[in-house]
Amino acid sequence: MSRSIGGMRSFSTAASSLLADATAASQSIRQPSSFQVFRDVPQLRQLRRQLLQKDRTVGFVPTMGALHEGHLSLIREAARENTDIFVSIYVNPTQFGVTEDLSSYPRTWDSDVAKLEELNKELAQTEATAGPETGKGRITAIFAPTSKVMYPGLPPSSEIEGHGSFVTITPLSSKLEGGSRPVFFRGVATVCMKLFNATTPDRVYFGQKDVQQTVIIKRMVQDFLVGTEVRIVDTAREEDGLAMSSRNVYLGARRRAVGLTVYRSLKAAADAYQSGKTSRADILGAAHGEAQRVISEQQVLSPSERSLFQVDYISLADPDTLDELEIVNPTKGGVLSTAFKMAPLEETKPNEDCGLGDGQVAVRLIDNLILQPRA
Ligand SMILES: Nc1ncnc2c1ncn2[C@@H]1O[C@H](COP(=O)(O)OP(=O)(O)OP(=O)(O)O)[C@@H](O)[C@H]1O
Ligand SMILES: CC(C)(CO)[C@@H](O)C(=O)[O-]
Ligand code: BAL
Repeated sequence: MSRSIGGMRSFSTAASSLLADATAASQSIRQPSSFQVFRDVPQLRQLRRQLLQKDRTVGFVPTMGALHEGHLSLIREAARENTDIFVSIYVNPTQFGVTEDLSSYPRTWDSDVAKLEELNKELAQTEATAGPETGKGRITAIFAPTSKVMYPGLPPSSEIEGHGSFVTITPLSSKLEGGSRPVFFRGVATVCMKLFNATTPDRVYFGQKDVQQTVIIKRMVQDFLVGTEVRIVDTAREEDGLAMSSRNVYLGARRRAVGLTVYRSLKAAADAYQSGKTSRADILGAAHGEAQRVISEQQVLSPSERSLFQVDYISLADPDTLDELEIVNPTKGGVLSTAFKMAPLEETKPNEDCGLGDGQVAVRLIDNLILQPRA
């Protein structure tokens, strides 16, 4: 397992992406036994053609690796509906801005492969004990391309004005996460279009955790007549409610505990809606109140005890357009979403669990809750 951490976040994106590929190439590629690993497109297409001829169906799960239960839940859902599952593992440089955490993004190839092999065993076991209707699918292929494969024309650019062939979905891409990460959804839409073209899946699976991504992918598939169905799978959470996320490994115990405020703030807002409130002021007021309470609590602690964070946004938006709502129409509902920036720890204590990167990597946490329509 090889991870590069911290300290290199101002690398140009092209350089970072070469670094990422070099890191991947230098990893001892553990040979899986129950699926094939593809680094390039032609061989993957050959497999896809064979599956098509046999009337098999492909469910595709795109990921950036560092797999956790959230990713596995997408694959389980894909296994219920398809005979074959393709999983991509590719840390896409064009969705990271030039000052973002591309170089420190966790890369855990060996443990990813081990988790996928275990999952294939679990899927076989489930089918054997509970019958084929519970899911007949297996992971057949991992697509782990290099950036040269994914961006054959030009080195990938993460500059806002950078050249390249991009898919842009406006105005959805500039809202919420797009406000703080201006190239993010251009990169996501572009890489997903490429991945969909390489895998031509019957169905694609995305996590609810990244709600804006789900809205943008659905719009892209609709607007570009992409022949696949988009499935959204519920957010997998830790027992206390924290949304699982690859970046959580950087939190450590102190920031992990305070980071739960992301979920608690959303929950306070959702509770306000459940209790009959429909105005933005009432619903978001509850979320901001909870976040501010914890900020104030932390500020009075000493630097070796506290964990500071900033609320980037808390949004109450229309589920389809992501336009901000002043009032929730109870027959339509809405989406509550937020992003917090967990600051690096100012001072650490001896033997403290500070997470990967020793508490020095800033961590962006996002989460959302759906306000369901009320009957
Ligand atoms: N907790 C989760 N529950 C359900 N799906 C998830 C969860 N976390 C991630 N996913 C989904 O897995 C897919 C791949 O996501 P990705 O590899 O970026 O992982 P991540 O945990 O979202 O990482 P990050 O730390 O970048 O947010 C996306 O569709 C994403 O929405
Ligand atoms: C969809 C995705 C794999 C594209 O790189 C990424 O944005 C993610 O993991 O959510
Ligand atoms: N799942 C989101 C990927 C990213 O933050 O780049």
